[in-house]
Amino acid sequence: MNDVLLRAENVSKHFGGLVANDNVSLSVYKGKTHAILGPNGAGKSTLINMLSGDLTCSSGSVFLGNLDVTHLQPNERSLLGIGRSYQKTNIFPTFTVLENCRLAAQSREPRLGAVFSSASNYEPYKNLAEKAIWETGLEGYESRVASALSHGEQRQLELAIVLATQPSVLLLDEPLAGMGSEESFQMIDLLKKLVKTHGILLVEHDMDAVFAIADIITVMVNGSVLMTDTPDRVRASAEVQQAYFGH
Ligand SMILES: Nc1ncnc2c1ncn2[C@@H]1O[C@H](COP(=O)(O)OP(=O)(O)OP(=O)(O)O)[C@@H](O)[C@H]1O
Repeated sequence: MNDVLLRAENVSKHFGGLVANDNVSLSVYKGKTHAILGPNGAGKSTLINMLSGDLTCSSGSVFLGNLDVTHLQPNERSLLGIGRSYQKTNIFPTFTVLENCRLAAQSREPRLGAVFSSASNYEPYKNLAEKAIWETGLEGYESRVASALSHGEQRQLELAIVLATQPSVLLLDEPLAGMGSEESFQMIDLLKKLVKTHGILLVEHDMDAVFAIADIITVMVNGSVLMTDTPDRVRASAEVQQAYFGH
């Protein structure tokens, strides 16, 4: 299908004798939200890490469009359009919202030292940063120091930082973790908006949220894909009920 942005083809990951992913295949489509569900230890984060390049694959391949990116580093994949959120670890707490996003935008500049280039060269990056801030609903917060933001706002900033790198695909590991219901609603709205212009792959434990936003769900158990289908079919599957929900 032409709309496939990112594809894992029979990827496996072994940690010593432990098989964390076993021949997993999955596609992320433009304009679709693909959620990965599965019990703790099922291999969801390992899969995301292989797609972002944070983990190497023991076997199998990762394609961005038609390009084989299996052996590329995370920063190289980021330059090509794979945006990965890292649950706050990519936020500089003492920098402002705008500075955090501007630095992320500049990270796309392959030229060494670009981050320290003269202020007159900042303009294009500032524009990208402001666009990402606007897209995530953080306008008005540009000059706030990141550490002073609420938990939900920091999660929005995390997403803004990813968007400032101009990704085509968003890999999101538990974007709703630690959020209250109001903040969750806002994040769900934001993801619904962002999917119109991106492909989204997310790991999320909040079932209500997953069924509210996912177009496609992959259920993983013990490192393998149990099922990939529409939310309705996944919900109705006796096999999924048994393997995941335990009844
Ligand atoms: N760096 C590592 N070294 C060794 N084993 C690991 C490593 N990372 C993950 N594992 C193991 O691989 C398996 C899959 O872990 P993974 O974190 O991918 O699962 P998960 O589905 O994301 O779980 P959770 O929902 O709890 O985050 C687990 O048994 C885990 O202990």
